[in-house]
Amino acid sequence: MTSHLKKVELHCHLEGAAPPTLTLAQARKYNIDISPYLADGAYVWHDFASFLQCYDKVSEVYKTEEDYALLTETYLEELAAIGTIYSELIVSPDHGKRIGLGADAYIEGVCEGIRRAKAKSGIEARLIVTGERHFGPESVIGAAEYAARAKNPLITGFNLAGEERMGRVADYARAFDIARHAGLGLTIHAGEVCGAFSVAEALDVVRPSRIGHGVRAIEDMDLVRRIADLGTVLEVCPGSNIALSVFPDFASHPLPRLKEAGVRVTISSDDPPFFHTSLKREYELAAEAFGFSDAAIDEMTRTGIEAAFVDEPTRQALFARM
Ligand SMILES: Nc1ncnc2[nH]cnc12
Ligand SMILES: [Zn+2]
Repeated sequence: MTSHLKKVELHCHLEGAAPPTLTLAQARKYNIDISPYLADGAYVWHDFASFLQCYDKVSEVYKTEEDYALLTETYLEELAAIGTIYSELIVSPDHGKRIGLGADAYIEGVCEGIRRAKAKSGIEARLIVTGERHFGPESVIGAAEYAARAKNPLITGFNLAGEERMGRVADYARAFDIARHAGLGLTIHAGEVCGAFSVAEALDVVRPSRIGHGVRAIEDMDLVRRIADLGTVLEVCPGSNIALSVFPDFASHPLPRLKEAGVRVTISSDDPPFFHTSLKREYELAAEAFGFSDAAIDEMTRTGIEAAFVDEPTRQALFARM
């Protein structure tokens, strides 16, 4: 039971949090056949590549500013209802462009959803703009330029997601330089689909304060020690890792070993309904599958606040709510 614990989430892709019922209603509204990707109330995919394809197709049924406001408000209210005080949502302004809505209207819809949720429940939220590796380095640079130019106080971070097997981190270094120069917090998906080398590369080339997943660092204990020494925070998403077969089961998942080795770890849900999970379930797994005490779970939540891409007064206000 973790319902009494305050919660924080640093790693959730906005469209990846779309409830299947809402996606179905949206598809019907726009007369889109979503049946190859959504059947019997569940998203349909079978490996990482087909998951990314399903994700992109599901995203296409959210088309207007109001659609994005509703999606954002719906997810944040779900989080607030389980005691979540802070959420960072990974968003892709490029996607707004691709669907013809435009990046500004896409972000404005998401920001409206954040304002509505905050007014209802007090949940605090920020946005991490992401580039998608499978759309190539130029598109990722475009995303970084957008985030840097936006000067939107809710956009506080920059990420690199998508097909980890495409290109090397160095191909995307310029995008991270742009984001760093704009004062954005940096995080990067690594060590999820690819092995420890991808985490080492992210540290060598970008040196972000956080890594998305990073769990395959466990394949190289020297690297684990380096992560612990640097104080790099891992955004660990156990349910996602099991659903994508990064590890066969929770017993072999490295979260406890990473924590034991002194790595600063946090827990998140990634793309919850795609992976049959939720932040609520991730906290319950922490207690039940991994055997963490309430104190150990609180420690991970506090690490999340320490690593959050927020200004200091907001960080202190979040600590005060713990
Ligand atoms: N788990 C994940 N890894 C990489 N890119 C993603 N985009 C959405 N979910 C993702
Ligand atoms: Zn992710």
